[in-house]
Amino acid sequence: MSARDPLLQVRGLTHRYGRQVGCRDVSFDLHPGEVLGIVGESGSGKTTLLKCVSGQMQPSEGEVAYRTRDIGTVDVYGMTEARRRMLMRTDWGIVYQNARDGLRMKVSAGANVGERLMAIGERNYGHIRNEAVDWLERVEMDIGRIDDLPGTFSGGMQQRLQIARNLVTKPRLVFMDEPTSGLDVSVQARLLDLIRGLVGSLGIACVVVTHDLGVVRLLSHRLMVMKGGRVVEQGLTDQVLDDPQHPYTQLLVSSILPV
Ligand SMILES: Nc1ncnc2c1ncn2[C@@H]1O[C@H](COP(=O)(O)OP(=O)(O)OP(=O)(O)O)[C@@H](O)[C@H]1O
Repeated sequence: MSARDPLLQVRGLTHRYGRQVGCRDVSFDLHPGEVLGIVGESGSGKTTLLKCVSGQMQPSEGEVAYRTRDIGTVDVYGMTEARRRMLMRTDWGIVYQNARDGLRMKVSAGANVGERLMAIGERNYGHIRNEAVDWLERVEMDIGRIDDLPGTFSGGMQQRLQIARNLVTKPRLVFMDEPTSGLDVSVQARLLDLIRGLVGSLGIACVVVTHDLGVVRLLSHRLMVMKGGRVVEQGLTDQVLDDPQHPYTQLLVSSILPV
């Protein structure tokens, strides 16, 4: 096992909802520190793929393998549910489009960050509080509001809080589902800058699903374009966006398609 081995290996992933295909025969590798963007119109299979890859939904076919810190590469759906949950808590993060899906709305901002540390065994209250303060500062939130409930924050601030909650445990892999959609354009731009800065400086690998080509242009090193559940094109982000080869990607890039 070397540092150059992929962190995540996805092979032949297919998921069906009854007779409806969500995604079909998707394979890719993700290396440490690499950001992979997944784009496509509504219904193209992005969310299905993200859920299957991130341990949230067992695919109908295919494999997801992850290189752990301690015991080498593991089959994500071959391990016990408890072990998978532990992996998701300790080494992975998931940033949802709707911050409410990723936050606990009935506990304070500080507790939202701190409880993730407690979930991985941290017991020192002073340390937990200090880490929460540090992370709220890193996502540029007002420390004076550490005891406020998430619901009292704006949508953009809730997303920042969700990011702090995810990153406090120093995950090596973070999945993001439309992290900036639904926010005002100026709020989106600041949030994207923040995500890019944190992901880059911490060297976190990411899979980012979005319908917004501006998001992948800014965040991702590599890009996969999906249509009808299949990957129709993939490559370096700039290459795919500047010189798209597949007719669907060409339409997407020229903004003819409503994505
Ligand atoms: N729970 C479900 N039951 C049945 N079919 C589903 C279900 N979820 C998704 N699908 C179907 O699977 C296909 C892929 O959907 P998916 O939500 O993964 O696409 P998407 O690209 O994420 O779309 P969006 O951007 O609108 O979320 C679509 O045809 C969709 O109708």
